[in-house]
Amino acid sequence: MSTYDTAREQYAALGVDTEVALDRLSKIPVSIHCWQGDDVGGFESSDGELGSGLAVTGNYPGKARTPDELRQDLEKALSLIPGHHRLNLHAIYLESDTPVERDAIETRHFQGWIDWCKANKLGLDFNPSCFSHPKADDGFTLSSADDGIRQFWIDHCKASRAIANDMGEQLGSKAVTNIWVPDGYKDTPADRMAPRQRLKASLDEILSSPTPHNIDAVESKLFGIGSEAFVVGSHEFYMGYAMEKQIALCLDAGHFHPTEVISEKISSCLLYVPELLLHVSRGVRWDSDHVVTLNDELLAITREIVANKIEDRVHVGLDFFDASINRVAAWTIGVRNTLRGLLIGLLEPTDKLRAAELDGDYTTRLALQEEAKTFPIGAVWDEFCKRNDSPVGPAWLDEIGTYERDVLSNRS
Ligand SMILES: C[C@H](O)[C@H](O)[C@@H](O)C(=O)CO
Ligand SMILES: [Mn+2]
Repeated sequence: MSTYDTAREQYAALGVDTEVALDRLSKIPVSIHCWQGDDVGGFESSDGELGSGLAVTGNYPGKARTPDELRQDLEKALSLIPGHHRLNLHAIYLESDTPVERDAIETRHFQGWIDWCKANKLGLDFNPSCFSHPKADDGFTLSSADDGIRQFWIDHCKASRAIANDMGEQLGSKAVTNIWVPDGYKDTPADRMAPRQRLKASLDEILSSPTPHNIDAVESKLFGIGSEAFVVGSHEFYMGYAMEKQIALCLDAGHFHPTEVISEKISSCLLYVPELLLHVSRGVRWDSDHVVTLNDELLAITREIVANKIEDRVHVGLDFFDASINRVAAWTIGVRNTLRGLLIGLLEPTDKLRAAELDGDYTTRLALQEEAKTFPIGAVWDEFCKRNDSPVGPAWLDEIGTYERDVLSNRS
């Protein structure tokens, strides 16, 4: 009898069908963020200076310098990650021989990515890039008091939505377009209302045209570097906006107060907005973007999705960037952990826990929650990897070592 068969029997005794869990897991895509591969640099110019309150620390060798290198690295990561997933692309990852201003981007600048996604059976999500640009240097984009600057970013976001719509149409799978802007003040504002009125008006203009192959999402943030005192796009702002417009709300795990968790927000938000986009990340002190580990909050997030059977309304995306470790390994660790978290949720005896809860039998609820933690989760995860032709256990790390030696170390 294989270790998986033994595990299957143990779970069956708990009322959990591991085959159902494996089948459901295979249908949940994770949107893999391109920006872990090159420290959010993009391909607009060779310097690709990061700004607008975003920061990447570390200097690990082998960063992707071109779209082809980034795709090569993504292919390596995807070969180490079980399941069928999506790519999440920022607008600064365009391909063009000549400079293209952000308000002039077109689908043709992303056709290489679309074709690559088609060839690799990946869905594609998109983001306007309202940061790291001279017109974002004074800290404001869509809420700028300068009409010219505000219009520039409105036009960039409009162009991004149209491109995402084409991506969704070409790939036969709706693209999620997420709008995040860094707008805010380092110190106490004299006027909190006017920037929010301007951001609302800008968003209204951006979202005014129909995009049937695109899903709109908006992302809040508590603070950024240089916007410590005030962020225009706060949680309340976007929660209200997403409710009013009935669009998706993006919850980034690193964008809230340190003791506030997005796992707790999912069930409430979904009573009022049709869909959620998650930016699965890990906040550590001031940084919101550490590589996702299999910690309590990841388990709580993934458990909420599968226990409530809301995987069709929750788009799972990743958002971290670490330049101090091998970047292909960072993707692999983060996506494998997210999938592992989802699987652990799927292996929970949810029906039994909920029945105990309704009976007021909190003893059974707590006892089963704790017993489930040491059930043979690893055997079921290994089976998922095997069935998806993905490395079992830490074997993938050897492949990273070979890739680093043969490919990454040749990049100067
Ligand atoms: C690249 C950024 O991380 C991303 O656009 C945004 O989602 C964010 O989280 C900014 O802090
Ligand atoms: Mn984010």
